[in-house]
Amino acid sequence: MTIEARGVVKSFGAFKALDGVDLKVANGELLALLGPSGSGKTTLLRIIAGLEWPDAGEILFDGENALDRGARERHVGFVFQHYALFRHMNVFENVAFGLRVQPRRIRKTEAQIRARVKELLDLVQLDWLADRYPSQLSGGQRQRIALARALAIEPRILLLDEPFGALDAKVRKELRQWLRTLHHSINVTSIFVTHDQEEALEVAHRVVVMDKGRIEQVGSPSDVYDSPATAFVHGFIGESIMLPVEVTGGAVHLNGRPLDIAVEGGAAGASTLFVRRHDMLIGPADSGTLHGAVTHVRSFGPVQRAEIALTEGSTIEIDAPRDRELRIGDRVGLKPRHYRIFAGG
Ligand SMILES: Nc1ncnc2c1ncn2[C@@H]1O[C@H](COP(=O)(O)OP(=O)(O)OP(=O)(O)O)[C@@H](O)[C@H]1O
Repeated sequence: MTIEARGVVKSFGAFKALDGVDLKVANGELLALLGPSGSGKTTLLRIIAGLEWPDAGEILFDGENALDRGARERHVGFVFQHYALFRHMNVFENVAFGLRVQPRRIRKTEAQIRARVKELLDLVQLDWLADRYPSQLSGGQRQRIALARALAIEPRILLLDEPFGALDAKVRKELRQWLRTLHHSINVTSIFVTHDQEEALEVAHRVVVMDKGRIEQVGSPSDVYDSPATAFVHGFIGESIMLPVEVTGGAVHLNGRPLDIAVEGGAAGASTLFVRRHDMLIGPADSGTLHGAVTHVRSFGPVQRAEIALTEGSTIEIDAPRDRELRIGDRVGLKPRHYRIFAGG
């Protein structure tokens, strides 16, 4: 099923939570809504689910108006961060619940329900937990059961709101991979909300980056990481160095000094130079176009992260390979390998 949002606006009192959102989700796609807290992700998800109504705009499922249908009629499956399973029911009954409360005319027989629950528990690879109660499960297992429960009614759309938000980093990582594989096998159009960029970039086919109730960019993980469309996206995704620059007379200036880099992106006047930490190349003091001294170094894994006080005034952090160990006090020259310049300070 395809999903389309057209000009969706939603205010809570004087506060605009969604400020004209247009979005198309393809059939079978796995889409991430990514953005800082309060950017409107959950509100958009709840409007698609039928738990909230917009002040203006349309929501279309397969090209048909969905707003005149309530949550139940939209055949949507949900998983929330704290989607409490029924504590007094075992895993099997939790998953069976949605099937048992279906209207009589479409309700399955007991044998069909049992077969379906077994199939779902197999799908989430937890069939061996069928007799346990929620309190006897780990957080990750609970979320997988919550997903099995959401899938029981064969939803046409799956909506996940920070499904792994409450879990520790290691379990989150495992579940990311698991969700991707699971989605591949069920192929239901799915949207998940996250504020964790790694989660969005690793799991989703496309990422929607939101800020202040607006969509800043929609694209593949490599689009939003390698070609951020706005200063916000560059600053939010990946780790970036941001330097306040002035673009005048066809040159980029930092604190009044021209830099040996080309003007990019049509910026003029007060602008910001964005460079990924690993794209700032480091060399001897007489090389490069920015200069400074190392003030702090931390080494881990394949990189060393160095803090450098620039003679041009700012302090930046860069990630350098460990082939040449940096030491506090080293004087260095720097040059960005890739960079973007966006208008505005
Ligand atoms: N029922 C409500 N009444 C008043 N304000 C609300 C309501 N629901 C959401 N908001 C406000 O709308 C804004 C967007 O909220 P939303 O939950 O959509 O953001 P979010 O991007 O999902 O954030 P988070 O990552 O923190 O969940 C927030 O500032 C929030 O306080």
